[in-house]
Amino acid sequence: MPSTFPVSLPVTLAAPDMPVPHAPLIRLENVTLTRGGRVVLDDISLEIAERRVGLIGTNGSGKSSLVRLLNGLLAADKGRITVHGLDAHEKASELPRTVGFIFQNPDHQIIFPTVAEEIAFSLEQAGMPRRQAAKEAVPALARFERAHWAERPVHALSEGEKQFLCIIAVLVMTPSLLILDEPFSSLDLPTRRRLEALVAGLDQQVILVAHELDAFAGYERVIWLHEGRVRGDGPPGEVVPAYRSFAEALA
Ligand SMILES: Nc1ncnc2c1ncn2[C@@H]1O[C@H](COP(=O)(O)OP(=O)(O)OP(=O)(O)O)[C@@H](O)[C@H]1O
Repeated sequence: MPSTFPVSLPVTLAAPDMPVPHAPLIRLENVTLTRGGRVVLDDISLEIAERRVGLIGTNGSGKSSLVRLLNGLLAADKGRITVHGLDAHEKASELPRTVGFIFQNPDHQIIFPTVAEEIAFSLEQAGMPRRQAAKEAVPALARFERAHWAERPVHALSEGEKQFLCIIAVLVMTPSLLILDEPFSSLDLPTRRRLEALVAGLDQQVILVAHELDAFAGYERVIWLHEGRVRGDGPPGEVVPAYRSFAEALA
C-alpha cells in the first residue's frame, strides 16, 4: 500500500510570477448568531475572496459556528450571508453542493460500511443516478490513487486514512469551497503534513479552522475571532504572532 498521499490531484497552480486568481466571494453582512440563548457571533461583516483563509481563536470564540453558517448547518439570526453567489438563507438547500465540509472527527461524516459505498453516496448526493454512482465509485477513487481501497471496511482505515477518505468523498462532489474544521487534531505529524500538502494543491477556495498555528504557512489571510467578534484579520505573518502572544498571556 502506498505510504504517502497522492500528489497528482486535479491541481491548478499559478506560476510564481503570475497573480493568484481570486476565489469567488464569500460575504457576511452584519451577521449575528445566538446559540443556547447566548450571542456567539456578534455583528460580523467580512468579505472573503482569498483562496487560502485560516480561522483562529481560543476555544468557544465562534470559529465552528461561523463556518457552519457558510454551509447551511446553522442559520444566522440577523444579517445576510452569500457564498459564491448563493444566499445562505434563500438557497440553503443548494449550499452543501457548493461547500464541502470536513469535520474534526471523520466518524461524524462517514456513514457507510465500505469505502466504495461512501464514495457512491457522495456521487449520488452530487446528482448522479444511484446505479451510475455505484459504478463510478472506483474510477473516482482511482483519480486519487485509492482504487485499491474500494472494498475496504471503513472501520479498518487509520484515522489519517479516514480523514483522507472524507476529503475524497467531499471533492468528488466538486464543491467550489472546502471548509476544514479542525481536521488535523487527532493526526500525527507526518499524516498531518501529508493532508496539508494535499489541501495546498487543491483548486478550491479553502477555509481552514485550526489550533496548529504552523498550518497557515502559505495562506493568504488569517481571521482571528475572539468572543464572537473579529479581533485580527490579515496576512498570517501579522495575525498569527499577535494571536500567539495573546493566547500565551492567557495561559
Ligand atoms: N450546540 C450548541 N448549543 C449551544 N451553544 C453552543 C453549541 N455549540 C457551541 N455553542 C456555544 O457557541 C460558542 C461558540 O462555539 P464554537 O464551537 O463556535 O467555538 P469554537 O471557536 O469553534 O471553539 P473550539 O475551538 O473549542 O472548537 C461557545 O460559547 C459554545 O459554548
